[in-house]
Amino acid sequence: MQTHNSVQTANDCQAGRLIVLTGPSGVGKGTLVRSLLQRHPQLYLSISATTRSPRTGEIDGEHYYFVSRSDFEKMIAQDQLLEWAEFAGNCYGTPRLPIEQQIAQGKSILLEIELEGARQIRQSFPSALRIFILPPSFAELEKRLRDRRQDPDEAISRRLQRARIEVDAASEFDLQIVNDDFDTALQQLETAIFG
Ligand SMILES: Nc1nc2c(ncn2[C@@H]2O[C@H](COP(=O)(O)OP(=O)(O)O)[C@@H](O)[C@H]2O)c(=O)[nH]1
Ligand SMILES: Nc1ncnc2c1ncn2[C@@H]1O[C@H](COP(=O)(O)OP(=O)(O)O)[C@@H](O)[C@H]1O
Repeated sequence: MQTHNSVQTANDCQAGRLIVLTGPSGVGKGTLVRSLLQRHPQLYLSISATTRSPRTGEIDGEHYYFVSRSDFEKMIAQDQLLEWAEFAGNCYGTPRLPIEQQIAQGKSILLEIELEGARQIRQSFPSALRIFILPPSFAELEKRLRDRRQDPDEAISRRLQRARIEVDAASEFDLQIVNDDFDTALQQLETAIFG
């Protein structure tokens, strides 16, 4: 039986949960996801493909699959991506096969993706739990992006512009969590996922 927040593939009767985390760049999604995975190793984090260049310390196949634009276009043409979107000048997408495999095994899967991708997931997996992470303020968001020291100024500006649009769409999501105090936000996330 399909219950709320569970998903089923056509050829398997076991249900796995798809959990989508969205929120502006720099809000703390990645940090929240890392803590969540440490505390709940049974969760499966989808590794996205991207045309963005690796940041210092990012490892291919661990943080992202770093691919060329032509390889990304091939993945789209071959229907290998469950969803994809362009964000701040680069393409990002969720490889379909691992998601279908994990769902078939009844695993809960985390997708950390931007707004357009989350909208696509609402169409393809209406029962997914979709959570929006909000910053306490835009000033704090900008501070986090700058203090992270991972992106050039131009990339930070694009992310901040996009942040306004994303935050405006927060009410489309099942749940909104403000990442002000980190531990409180993490606890709210755990309650949303595990009850
Ligand atoms: N639609 C979509 N968005 C993604 C995917 N992977 C990552 N993103 C989003 O792309 C945006 C930019 O990611 P990134 O360049 O790693 O910057 P960061 O999130 O600020 O660290 C973030 O909002 C991510 O959540 C994906 O597979 N699909
Ligand atoms: N609750 C919080 N309070 C203060 N700083 C935070 C908080 N959550 C995350 N950060 C910091 O903000 C920066 C951006 O977080 P990150 O997880 O990279 O964001 P995202 O994945 O959403 O782009 C990081 O330097 C992180 O340590």
